[in-house]
Amino acid sequence: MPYHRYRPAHERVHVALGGDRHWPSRRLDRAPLWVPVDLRDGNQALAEPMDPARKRRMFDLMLAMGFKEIEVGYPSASRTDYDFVRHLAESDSVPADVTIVVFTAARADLIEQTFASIEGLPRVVVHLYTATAPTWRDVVLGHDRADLRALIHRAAERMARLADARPGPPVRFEFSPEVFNLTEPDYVLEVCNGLTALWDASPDRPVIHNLPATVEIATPNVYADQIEYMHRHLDRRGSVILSVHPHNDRGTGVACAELALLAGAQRVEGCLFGNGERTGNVDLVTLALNLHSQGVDPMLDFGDIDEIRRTVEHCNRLPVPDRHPYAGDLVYTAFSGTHQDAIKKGLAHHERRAAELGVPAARAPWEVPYLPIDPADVGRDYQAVIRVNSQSGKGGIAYLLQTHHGLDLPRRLQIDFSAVVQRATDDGGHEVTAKDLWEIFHTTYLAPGEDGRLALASWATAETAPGRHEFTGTLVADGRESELRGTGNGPLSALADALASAGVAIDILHYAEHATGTGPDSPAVAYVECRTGGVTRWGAGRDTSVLTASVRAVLAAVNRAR
Ligand SMILES: CC(=O)SCCNC(=O)CCNC(=O)[C@H](O)C(C)(C)COP(=O)(O)OP(=O)(O)OC[C@H]1O[C@@H](n2cnc3c(N)ncnc32)[C@H](O)[C@@H]1OP(=O)(O)O
Ligand SMILES: CC(C)C(=O)C(=O)O
Repeated sequence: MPYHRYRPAHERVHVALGGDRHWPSRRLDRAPLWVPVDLRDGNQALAEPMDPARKRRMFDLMLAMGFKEIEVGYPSASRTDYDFVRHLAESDSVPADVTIVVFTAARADLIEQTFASIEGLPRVVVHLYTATAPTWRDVVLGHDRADLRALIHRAAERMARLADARPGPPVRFEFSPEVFNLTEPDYVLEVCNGLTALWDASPDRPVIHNLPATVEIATPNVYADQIEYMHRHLDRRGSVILSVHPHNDRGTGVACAELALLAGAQRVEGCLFGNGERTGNVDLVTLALNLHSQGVDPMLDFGDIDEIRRTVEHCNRLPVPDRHPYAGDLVYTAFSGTHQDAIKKGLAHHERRAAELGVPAARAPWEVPYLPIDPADVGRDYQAVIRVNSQSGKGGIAYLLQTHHGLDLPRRLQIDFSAVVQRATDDGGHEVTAKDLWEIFHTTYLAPGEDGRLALASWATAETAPGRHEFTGTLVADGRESELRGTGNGPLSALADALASAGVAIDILHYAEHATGTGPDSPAVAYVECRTGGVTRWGAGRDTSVLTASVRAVLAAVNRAR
C-alpha cells in the first residue's frame, strides 16, 4: 500500500494544548444542546435531496423527538430550501421553544437571500461558514490569512446590519470555521474572537462558534485537545456557545463528539443515524442513547426507535444498517449459544428483581448481560432478542420455545433438543424460527407418542387403594393388539409395570410436567426421560389432561428408543 503518500495529523496541524489537558478526567453528566443538521448537511449529501414533503416529515419527526434547535436548510442554495424556510415562517409551524437555524456562505448575495427567507420567523440563528484551513485558503478560496479574515468580517458585518434592520426578536449568529481541525489554532481564535466582538456577544445573546471536524483526520483525543484549547482561550467565554460538528471519515465521529464534550463543548451538530457527506455526520441517535445507557437524561425521546428509523429511511431514501447501534434490526439479537444462555438467565433475573423491588420490569434497574440497554426503552420487544441458527445453544432454543409456545423444558431435555436443532441447522445452514423449532420439537418428541409403532388403543387408570394405582389398556405393537395390566404407586409406575408385562421393560429416569397457560382448557405438557433396551430417550406429551400428556410422553420416549 502506498501509505508513504500520507502524513500523520501531528505533521499537518499544530495542537496548541501541550500536556496540560483536563478532558481525560472529566465525565459526561448532562446532555448537550443537540442540533440536527439532516435538513442541510444530511440533505446536501443525498443523491436525491428531500422534496418539500420529505423535509416536512423529517422536521415533524425532529419536533416530536424533542429537538429545540434545528438547522432547516441552506436557503440561498435552492428553491426548495428557500421555500421550505418560507413555509415554516408562513404556516406558523415552529413551536415557541424551538429555534430555526439557516446556513449561508460568506457571500453578499447569499446572505441577502438568507435574510429574505427568514422574514417573520421569531427565533432564528443565521449560520455563516467559511473554510479556514491552509489547503482550502490556498487551493479553494485563493485568500491568505488576512484576506480571508477580512472576507469573513465583511460577511459578518452584513449579517449584523441585516439583523439590526429586522423587526422583532433579535437574530442570533453562528460561525463555522470549516475544517477547523486542520486550521492553525491561533488563526481560528483570531477569527472567532473577532466575530464575538463584532457581533457583540453577551450571555443573553450568545454567539455560537461551531468547530467542525469537516473531514476527520486524527484520533479523537486530538480533536478533544483542539476543542479544549478553544474552550480555554475563546474571548467572552460566557457569551459563546462552543459547538462541535464531527464527521465520521475515520469511523470515530461519535468518539470525537464525546471527547469534545468532555473538553468543553456545549452543543453538538449531527444527523440521525449518521447520514451526511461521505461517511456521514456524527450520529445523534448513538450519542444520545450512549448517554441514556450511562444514566444521563438524553433530552430526546427514542420511545419508538423503529418509527424514527422508518421515517429517516423514508426521507433520506437510505437504509439504516442491521448493525447500527441501538436501532439496527440485529442489535438486540443474539444467535450465539453462550450469549443466549446469559440473556435468558439475565432476563429471568431481571423479572425476579423487579418483583422483589415491587416495580414493573420496565422501571427496574437494568443489568442483563450483553444488552447495554433494555430494548423495551426504545420500543423493541424481547421476542426478537434471541434467534437460532447453527451457532446457538440450548439456552436460546429453550428461551424461544418458552416465550412462543409456553414450553419449559427440563435442563437435560434442553441439551438433548439443542443437539437435534444443531443437526437441522448444520444441514440447512439457515436461521430457525420459533415456528420451525416448534415443528422440530413436535416431530422429535411429541409425534412418536401419538402415532408411533407402539400405541395404546384404549387405556384407563384407577386408584384401587390409597397410594395404589392400576393401569389397564390395549397395546397395539406393530399392528398386533394385546391387553395390558399393571400396578404401581402412581399411574406412571403402573403404566411401566403394564408395559413390562407386555415385554417392554422401561425405567423412568426423569418426569416433569407443567401447564402452558392459565385457563382450564390450556394444555399441559409432560416430559419423560426413559431407558428401555439399554437406550435412553426423551419423550413429550401434550393434552388438556396431565395424565394423558404423561402417558403420551412415556410412549414417545419408548418409541424413540425402539
Ligand atoms: C462542509 C459543508 O458542508 S459546506 C456546505 C456545502 N453545501 C453546499 O455546497 C450545498 C449548496 N450549495 C450550492 O447550492 C451552491 O454551491 C451555491 C448555490 C451555494 C453556490 O453556487 P455557485 O455560485 O455556483 O458556486 P459554487 O458552488 O461553484 O461554489 C464555489 C465558489 O464559492 C466559493 N466559496 C466556497 N465556500 C465559500 C464560503 N464559505 N464563503 C464564500 N465563498 C465560498 C469558492 O471559492 C468558489 O468561488 P469561485 O467560483 O470564485 O472560485
Ligand atoms: C460548515 C460546517 C458546519 C460543515 O458542515 C462541515 O464543516 O462539515
